[in-house]
Amino acid sequence: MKEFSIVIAGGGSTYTPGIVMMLLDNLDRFPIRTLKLYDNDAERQAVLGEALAITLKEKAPDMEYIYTTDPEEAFTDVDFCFAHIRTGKYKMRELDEKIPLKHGVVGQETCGPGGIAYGMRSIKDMIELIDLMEQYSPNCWMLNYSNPAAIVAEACRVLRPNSRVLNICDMPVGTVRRMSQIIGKTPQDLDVRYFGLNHFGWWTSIKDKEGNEYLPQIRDYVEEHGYLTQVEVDTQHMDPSWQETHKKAKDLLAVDPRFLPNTYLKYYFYPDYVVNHSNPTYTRANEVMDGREKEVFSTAREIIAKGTSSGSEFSIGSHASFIVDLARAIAFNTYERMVMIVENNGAIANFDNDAMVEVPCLIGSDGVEPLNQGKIPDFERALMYQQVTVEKLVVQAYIEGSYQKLWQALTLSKTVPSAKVAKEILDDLIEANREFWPELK
Ligand SMILES: NC(=O)c1ccc[n+]([C@@H]2O[C@H](COP(=O)([O-])OP(=O)(O)OC[C@H]3O[C@@H](n4cnc5c(N)ncnc54)[C@H](O)[C@@H]3O)[C@@H](O)[C@H]2O)c1
Ligand SMILES: O=P(O)(O)OC[C@H]1O[C@H](O[C@H]2[C@H](O)[C@@H](O)[C@@H](O)O[C@@H]2CO)[C@H](O)[C@@H](O)[C@@H]1O
Ligand SMILES: [Mn+2]
Repeated sequence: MKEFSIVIAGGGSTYTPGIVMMLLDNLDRFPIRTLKLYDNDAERQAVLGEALAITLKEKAPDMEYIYTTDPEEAFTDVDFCFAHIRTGKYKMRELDEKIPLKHGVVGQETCGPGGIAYGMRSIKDMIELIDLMEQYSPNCWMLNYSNPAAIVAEACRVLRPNSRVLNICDMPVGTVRRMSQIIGKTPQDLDVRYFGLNHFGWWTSIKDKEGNEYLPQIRDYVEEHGYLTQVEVDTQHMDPSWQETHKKAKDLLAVDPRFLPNTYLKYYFYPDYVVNHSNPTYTRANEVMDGREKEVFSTAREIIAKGTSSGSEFSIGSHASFIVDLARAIAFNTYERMVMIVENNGAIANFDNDAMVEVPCLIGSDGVEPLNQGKIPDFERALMYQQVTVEKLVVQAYIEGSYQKLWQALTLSKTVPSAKVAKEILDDLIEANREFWPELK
């Protein structure tokens, strides 16, 4: 079998060790000859980079491995770039969440004003990564799951329409895993129909390979428990805020019981509830910094101190095996069916062709083929149109350096109550993001 060369952009990410362990666990399906980590923060990456060097020497001594901050070294001779960068890191995520809350508005990483601020920061870095990839390895594919994926995907559509970039989110993967637990199956047993935008969608069918429909059975469960299941496979989802989010899905379902909702709709359907249940001085960013980030970096330091990974191994990010499924689909033309973020072009029949939507697709060596999801009802269509327009306005505001358009984007967000509040939040966000955003006029 062919062996592949991979660069992970955002090498210092809390997800990097889990993904590397997952790759090691999947070498029989997806052989790797070279693995590189790339980050623009040398100090942060070096901690994970060194610990992974020790781990890989023990577990895959033949695999070539480096970690680097040099773009040429990172992007030369690579087949795949797995991208999970966070422009501004957790310090800025914390502000994305806390600034809107100060104004009584949802403070969230990818939804509402927080997602808009993060989007404005991410576009430049993502485009730079794509350009580096194309400069040094023109045939390389980027599998991007850097957030805010909806805005990043729209920016790629507008600014780099012909680049080999596939945008994917793990939320549909994670939720289908929960659904499979509810009905006593595995995700591999199921094919779904789904429509929406990233972090803004609905499942319309969950079938097994014999064509049996499970949506009614899952709905009965979600009506009572949301997506809370007895089996927890990833530790961060034991955190109180994620438990609460999965439980809240029952109230999302109540709004339109025909379809099974993406949990992120909570921020749009129940913003008042979200604000009332948020602590403006301790948000999800704090929970992650005190939890996942500490845990991953302290494991890395332990491995370095001991000089061996034995006894303090990183855990396998088994949920991230969708990345291998996606890379294999491209590499071996498997026509894997996965929910992806793609340009609509008729996949949702009564929605704009040029909207970046989230739908099931077949993936082969030529890229992604979206599957037709038919027409969608007015309620969901109207919500999606409002939200996709927010995303488009953010990208336009970035390109044109337009204060007006960013104010419109914030005003249009369903999470923001008025143009006045939108302006107040915008002015605070501009102040906080001076280092990252283009100047707005
Ligand atoms: N789409 C999904 O489903 C999904 C799931 C999980 C995480 N994510 C995303 O993955 C990313 C990483 O998350 P995290 O919590 O581990 O964050 P993190 O802050 O731990 O890691 C991000 C890393 O990116 C680096 N970075 C920032 N700008 C860079 C650039 N221009 N070039 C190279 N490296 C750069 C940072 O230095 C940092 O080490 C985030 O964007 C997060 O939202 C997406
Ligand atoms: O608050 P965080 O940093 O813990 O998570 C934010 C991310 O949440 C989603 O990803 C989940 C995913 O839904 C779940 O199945 C599992 O794989 O863990 C992921 C990380 O917690 C979301 O899709 C991402 O875009 C967010 O970055
Ligand atoms: Mn996501």
